[in-house]
Amino acid sequence: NNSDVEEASLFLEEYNNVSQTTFNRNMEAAWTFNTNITNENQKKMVEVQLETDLWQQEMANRAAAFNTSAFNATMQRQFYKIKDIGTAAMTDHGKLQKLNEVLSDMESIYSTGKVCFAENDCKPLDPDITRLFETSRDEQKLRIAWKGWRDQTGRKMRDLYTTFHSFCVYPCVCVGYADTGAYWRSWYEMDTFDQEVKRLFEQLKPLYEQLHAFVRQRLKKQYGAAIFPQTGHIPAHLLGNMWAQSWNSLQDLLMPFPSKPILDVTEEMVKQKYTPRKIFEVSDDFFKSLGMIEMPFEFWNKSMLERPAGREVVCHASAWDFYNGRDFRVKQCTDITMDHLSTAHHEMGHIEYFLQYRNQPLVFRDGANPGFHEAVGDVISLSVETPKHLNKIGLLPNYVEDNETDINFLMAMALQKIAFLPFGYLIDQWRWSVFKGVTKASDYNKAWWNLRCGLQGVSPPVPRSEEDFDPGAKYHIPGNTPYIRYFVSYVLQFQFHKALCGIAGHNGPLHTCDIYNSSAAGQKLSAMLSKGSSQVWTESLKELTGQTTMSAQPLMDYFQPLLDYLRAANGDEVGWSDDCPSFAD
Ligand SMILES: C[C@H](NC(=O)O)C(=O)O
Ligand SMILES: [Zn+2]
Repeated sequence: NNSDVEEASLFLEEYNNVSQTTFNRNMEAAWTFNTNITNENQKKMVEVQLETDLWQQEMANRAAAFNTSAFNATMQRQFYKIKDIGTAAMTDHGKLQKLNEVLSDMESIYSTGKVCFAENDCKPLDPDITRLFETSRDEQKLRIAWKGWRDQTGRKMRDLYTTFHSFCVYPCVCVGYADTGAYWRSWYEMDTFDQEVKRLFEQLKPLYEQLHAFVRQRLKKQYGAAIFPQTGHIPAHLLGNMWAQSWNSLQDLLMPFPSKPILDVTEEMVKQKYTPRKIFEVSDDFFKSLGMIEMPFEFWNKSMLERPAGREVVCHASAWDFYNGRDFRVKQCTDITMDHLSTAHHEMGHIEYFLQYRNQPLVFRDGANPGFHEAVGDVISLSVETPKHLNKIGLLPNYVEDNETDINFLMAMALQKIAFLPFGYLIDQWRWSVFKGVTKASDYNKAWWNLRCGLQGVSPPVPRSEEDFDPGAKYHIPGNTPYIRYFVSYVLQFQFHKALCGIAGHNGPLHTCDIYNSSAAGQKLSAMLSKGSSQVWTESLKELTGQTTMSAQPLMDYFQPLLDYLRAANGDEVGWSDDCPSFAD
C-alpha cells in the first residue's frame, strides 16, 4: 500500500476541507431536531447522520490504504483518528439506520416526558419538576414525581434500549473493539483506565461516606426516621435532585452553621432581575478577565439560551461546535438559579475549548480526553462560586468571612462535588457491563439498583422491578452520552484549579482561591486547551500541572477541613449495608 508522504498530505488536506462541510451539515440537522422536536426533523437528522457515517466509512477506507509507519507522529495520529470511527463503521447500512432511529426515538421520549399529578396537570422536567425537587419538602409529592418521571421516560424505553443494546455487544460494530464500552474507554489511551478510575473512586469513598452520614442524619430529623430503611440507605427522592446526583439545593437543611448567610445566591439573582443572557455574560466576563477568547457574534446570535414557547426541545444543556471555526452555540433551558449559573459556566467552558482548538486539523478538535472537556467550565466555577467572588460580582452583599462561613462554604461545594462522585462513577459501570453482555436485558434494573444502593447508598422510594428501566430516566442513557468523563472531570478540575491558583499567585487554602483577572493563569490554560486532542492527554496534563497522572489529592486537600468537621459530627453512624431495600425480584 501507499507510503508516499506527499499523497498522504494531500489526502489529509482533502479530509480537513471536506470534513468541515460534512460535519457542519450534520450538526445543523441535529441542532434543528434538538431545538424543535418533530417527526420531520427527526427523520431528516437520521438521514443526514447516515450520510455522514457513510462518508466517514469511505474516508476510513481510503486512509487504510496508506502505510503510515514512516510518517511523523502527528500524521500517524491523524490517520489513526480518521480510521477510528466507532459505530459509524457498521457495514450493514440498514442496521446503522435502525441504530440511529432507535437513539433518536429514545431521545424524543426523554425530552418530551412529563410528570402528571392529575388528569390535566402534567409538567415537564425543565423547569417545573427540577424546581420541585430543589424547593419542595413534601415527601409525598416528591415520591409521586420521582415515580411519575420514571414511568414516563425509562419505562417507555426498555424495548428500544434492548434493540440498541443488541448493536453494541460482541462482535462490536465499532471496528477493532470488543464492544462499545471498549471503544469508549479507548479515548483515554491507557489500557488500565478502568482500574485507574476504580482506584480513584476507592480513594474518595471515605469522603462520600462521611457526607452521606451527615446528610442522612439531618434528613431523618427533617422527614422522620420512619421512611428511612434500616439498611442505612437514603431514599433517593429526598436529596434535592431527580437522580440524587447533586445535593446542593438542600443547603438550607444542611448548613453546619445555619445562622450564617446562605451561599445559594438564587434569591439574589432573582432579586437583581438576572436574565439567561445576563447569566452567560457573567461567564463570558470571567473568560475575558483571564485574557481568553470571548464568545463570538454567532454565539450570541444563534444559541438557544432559554426554553422556547410552543414547541418541544431537548432541554438538557449542551454545547455545539459547527466545525467552521466561527459558529459555536449553547442550548440551555436556562432558569434563574445558582445551579444554572454553574451550568452556564460548564457549557461555556466547552465553547472556550472549541475556540481555543478551532485551527487544529478536524480530528484534533476534541478534548485531550473527554474528562478535560467536562472540566474547563467547572474549573472557572470553582473560582466564581467562592464567597469572595460572589461578593465581588454583587451576588453576596453582606458576606463576612470567618471559620463558620468557611465550613458552610465547603459544605455547599461538597454537596455538589463529593455527592456526585459515586453517581459519576456508577453510570458507566452499569453501561460497560451491558455492552460486555454481562448485564442482560432481563437484569437491567436489578444491576442498576445494585450499583445505586451499593455505591451511592440510596434506595428507591417505591418498589422497583424489571417492568421499570430506571437508567432510561437519566438523560445520558437515551442520549447515549458516555458518563465516566464527568467522574474524571471532577478529579481533574481540582488538579487544574490547584495549578492555576499557583500560577495566579494565590496564597492560603485552595478553597479560597479565585483566579479572576489572572492573565498568567489564562495564558497557561489557553496554551493547553489549544492543543485539543493533538497529543496524548498525559502531555497536556503535564503542561498545565506538571503531573502526568490523575490524582485525587488536590480534591482531598480542598475538602480536608470539612472532612475533619464531618468526622467529629458523625461519630460512628457511617455507611450502609449492601442489600438493596425495596427491589422486587
Ligand atoms: C454532570 C452532567 N453534566 C452534563 O450533562 O453536562 C449531568 O448533568 O448529569
Ligand atoms: Zn459537559
